[in-house]
Amino acid sequence: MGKREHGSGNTPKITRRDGEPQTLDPKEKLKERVAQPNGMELQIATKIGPLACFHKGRLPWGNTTPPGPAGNPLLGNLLYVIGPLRNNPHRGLASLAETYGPILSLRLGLTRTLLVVSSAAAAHEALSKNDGALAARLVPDNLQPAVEAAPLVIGAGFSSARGLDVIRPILERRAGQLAGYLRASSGKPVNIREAVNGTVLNIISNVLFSEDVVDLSVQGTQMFKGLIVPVLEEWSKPSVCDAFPSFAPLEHFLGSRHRISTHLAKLYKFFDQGIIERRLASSENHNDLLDVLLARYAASKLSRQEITTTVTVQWAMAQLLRHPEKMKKVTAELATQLGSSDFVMESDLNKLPYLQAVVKETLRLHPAVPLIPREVIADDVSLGGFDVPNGTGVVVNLWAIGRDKNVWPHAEEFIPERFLAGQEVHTMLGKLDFVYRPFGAGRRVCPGMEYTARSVPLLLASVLHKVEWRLPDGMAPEDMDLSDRYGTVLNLATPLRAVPVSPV
Ligand code: HEM
Repeated sequence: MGKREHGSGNTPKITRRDGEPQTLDPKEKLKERVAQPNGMELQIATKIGPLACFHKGRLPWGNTTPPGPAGNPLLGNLLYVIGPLRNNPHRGLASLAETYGPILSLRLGLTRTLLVVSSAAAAHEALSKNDGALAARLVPDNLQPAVEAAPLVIGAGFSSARGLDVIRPILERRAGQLAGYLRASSGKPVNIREAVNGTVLNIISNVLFSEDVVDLSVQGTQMFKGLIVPVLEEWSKPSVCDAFPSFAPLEHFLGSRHRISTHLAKLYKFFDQGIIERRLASSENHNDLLDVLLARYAASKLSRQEITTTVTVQWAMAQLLRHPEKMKKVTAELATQLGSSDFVMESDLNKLPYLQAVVKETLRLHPAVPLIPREVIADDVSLGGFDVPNGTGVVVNLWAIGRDKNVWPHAEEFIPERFLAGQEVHTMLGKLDFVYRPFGAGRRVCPGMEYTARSVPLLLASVLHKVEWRLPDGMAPEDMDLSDRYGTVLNLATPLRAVPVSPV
């Protein structure tokens, strides 16, 4: 079977195994696909073409449908999406892209079509050239209650320069608290995710309502965590309404929408009774966001900040423990630059280029948000030479782009050095430009980017400075399990445990 590469215009190039490139017009392209091993299925899909292409009452694709696996006449690729693709969709979509090319299509039921974008060039076209046309977030049915309940009020607090200045002392104090906790735990195995997560939650809760919600010394027993985890788990599951919107009323009463609303109600009660009522009863001015915002809106945005920061610190630690020579480099840099000072300050970060490179390389290999879901909201949009109708879902696979072998030398390896200034070649293209976009791009780019650029290096430095880390039970670095699991964010499948040892 040939590997497809999309060129410009409506004439995708197909490179065969024998290396002969060939340019086909769309009709020829279709015949070529029918001749492939899965041609039988494709012929069926082609025969029911008008039905398969039915999208919001239109027949949009004509003969230029981007390639993709043929599916069931009624369900399209739905069974595939809620079956094999349900677990780790970033990997499943990346391997589909190896067969069908950097722009492929999946049909969900009768009414939805999803384009999957898996190369830097195609992502540039989608998120930069077509920024306005793809500015809508494709919201899975499960997330509707949260989106309805939570306007993007928190983004402003965490992305404006003034907001970040207010956050700095809180960030530094909590990072120092984390360092103190780790040093006090010397010799005992620590669940790194829980420790970092507790710290991040306390940073956010202090910004919002000047209170800690997590006691770092009591791992795994926090009430707040118990409330938020079920919401996140339910959010990450696909809903049948994504493909069949007419099932929505049933879902409201019996399905995941109902379960999410129940969990959110408990979370809001925690805020209403635990935080807001106490606040209302006191006449004190706390000078925090709760003084100006309704915590009800804030609650559902907490999750994203907490988990993206935590998983990134956790992945960085995992990679450093897996590569002791890189760990030595980063701790040596900390020792040289910070000397005897006990705690890391935000102003120290620009003296730590290797640590910053570790964070960048971590986000390349393990982007916390590996898939960007957008929706086309304009007519006359084209991607890779395919006309893309209004209403089409577009998923950009950042994970696949970060590991593109045509762009990154030794793409699967952890090499922070590629991000150091003065290195000749960052990528095979010689420049980073669109090949490195762990925060997305365009008008929907992540508003937490600036906050992350400060908080993740600061927390990582606080975890590493003056602490030597060992793997538990004499485990060898090469025996570590670095496989991932995509729920709400891209997480380690096996929680990372390591032993901090404070130097005497
Ligand atoms: C490691 C850290 C993080 C990563 C890798 C990350 C990544 C992303 C990505 C890829 C998107 C989609 C962008 C697009 O569609 O082009 C996004 C959106 C978003 N992020 Fe982040 N993020 C991180 C941290 C944060 C933090 C700390 C916050 C809050 C302070 C945050 C708040 C948001 C919000 C509200 C959106 C939706 C923006 C919109 O739809 O307009 N993120 N993030």
